[in-house]
Amino acid sequence: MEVVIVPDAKEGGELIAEAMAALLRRKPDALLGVATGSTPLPIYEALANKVAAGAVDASRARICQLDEYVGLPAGHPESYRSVVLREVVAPLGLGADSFMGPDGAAEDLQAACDAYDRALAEAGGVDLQLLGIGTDGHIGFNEPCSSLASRTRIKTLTQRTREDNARFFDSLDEVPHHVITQGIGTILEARHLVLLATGEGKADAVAQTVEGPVSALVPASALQLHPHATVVVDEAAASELKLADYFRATYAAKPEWQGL
Ligand SMILES: N[C@@H]1[C@@H](O)[C@H](O)[C@@H](COP(=O)(O)O)O[C@@H]1O
Repeated sequence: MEVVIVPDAKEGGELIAEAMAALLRRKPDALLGVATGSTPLPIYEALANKVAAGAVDASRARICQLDEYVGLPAGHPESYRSVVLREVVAPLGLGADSFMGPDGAAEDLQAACDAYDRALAEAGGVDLQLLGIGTDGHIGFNEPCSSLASRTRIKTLTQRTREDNARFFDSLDEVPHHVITQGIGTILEARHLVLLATGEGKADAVAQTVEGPVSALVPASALQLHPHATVVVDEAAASELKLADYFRATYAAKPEWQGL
């Protein structure tokens, strides 16, 4: 696992957007797994700026979703499908046909989960999966005690996650209890995992993810099992890392050609 400490969220976004651009230059039709929440927004902005400036051609990129609420009416502005179309797909100049995600409104939800896992595999697998982290250490919507081998499935949100996400809705009551999420086993199949965490509120979850034991209690700690995982944190989110100085020195000495 590589840990990169950046001064702030904007620099983290720029660094990750450049890694995505480099991937698209090597593989123009790369399948990019994207995350929702506030944290990755600087990444999407930086990548869209690169596309607008002609620094990278994203016209053949494919975008896939990490997770989804269950039961929101089709087209609800806070469904993750709507969010990804609005924040990622449209700014990159892509159409909805470049996008895939699980169907949170399906009648048979488990069948929709299985179909999504199959679709990801048939698409050749995810090349780079962006991740945020919940204050309780969740990735996607894999809440604490999710199986580290889990596949895409239905989960029930913790009260803490519902409260964290209530800011996107008119009230806490409107935050769904149920979600579909790529499983931890599904996420671990992506070729490169890139987690961005910013702000003091994530410091404890980041420390447990990077320096704690691999544990279902902290789902993000499963990144320790992945051969190519990058954790990008700002100073505030890095504030509880015991090895922060080592991570800084390692990154400062990193050969430029290596990329993330
Ligand atoms: N399902 C999403 C996660 O993918 C995201 O990482 C998390 C943190 O969001 P934020 O970046 O807004 O803190 O929120 C939700 O729970």
